[in-house]
Amino acid sequence: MSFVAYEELIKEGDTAILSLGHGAMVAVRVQRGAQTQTRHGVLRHSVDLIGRPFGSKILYSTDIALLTMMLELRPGSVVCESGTGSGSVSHALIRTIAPTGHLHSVEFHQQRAEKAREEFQEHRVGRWVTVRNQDVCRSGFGVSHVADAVFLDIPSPWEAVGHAWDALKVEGGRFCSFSPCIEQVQRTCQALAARGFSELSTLEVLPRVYNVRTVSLPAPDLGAGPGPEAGPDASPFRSGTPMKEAVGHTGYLTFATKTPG
Ligand SMILES: C[S@@+](CC[C@H](N)C(=O)[O-])C[C@H]1O[C@@H](n2cnc3c(N)ncnc32)[C@H](O)[C@@H]1O
Repeated sequence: MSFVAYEELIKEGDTAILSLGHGAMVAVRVQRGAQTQTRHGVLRHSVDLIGRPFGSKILYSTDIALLTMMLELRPGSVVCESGTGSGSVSHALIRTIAPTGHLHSVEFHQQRAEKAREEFQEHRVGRWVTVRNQDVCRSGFGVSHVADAVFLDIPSPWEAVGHAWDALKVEGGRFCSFSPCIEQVQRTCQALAARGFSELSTLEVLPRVYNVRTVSLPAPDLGAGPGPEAGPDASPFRSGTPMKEAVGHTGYLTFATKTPG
């Protein structure tokens, strides 16, 4: 990596700055197969960093866990997603829907689509995923009425809501869109309601971490002489207090249901 030239995508050997919250930044040397532990969870360089644009926000496993549950995914589910990006969410989706389901993943950036295809083969999950290199807002997912669920992680999800409806099974299915800004959420909800989706809800995952420790407090001196619990023998106890710093906002997850009608 040259520190005077600009590059769009993170690659092996680069130095990436991880912004972990207010005042918490870490420089890491990006290496295929390496992992970096953060207080928000582990970052796998091959999946979470390499191939992603500098400035990306990482979708944490807590968000992925929520969307997997709320999309009601299980082995055998057929899912449509866009964009593929680094393939991080795709890997999680594939692990859930294998061995009988399928993922249709759409990415309009040619190099990213090719890289994702290569990595799916390398990680031996290629049989469960079809990557299409096209604009989901203009051309949709390349399939109609096959999906149990649709997941959008693109800047203008409202432009793909109609295609999401068409990709979902005639008998219905679930929709989710990930957006960092509330204005994107508002536009997406308007498009969802206009297209006939129901059960709209937007969730934000903010895990609360507790600091658990054993404490031993001195008995209070109330001036009435030693009480039954006073003195150095007061037994220690476990205390849990919320950490002062909360985990930062990654984005809003907007869910909706297509119901046959
Ligand atoms: C935030 S990233 C997706 C991250 C992905 N969920 C992951 O796990 O890495 C957004 C991706 O969507 C792609 N994208 C944006 N607009 C698109 C569109 N209209 N059609 C297809 N892909 C699009 C971008 O090229 C980019 O790779």
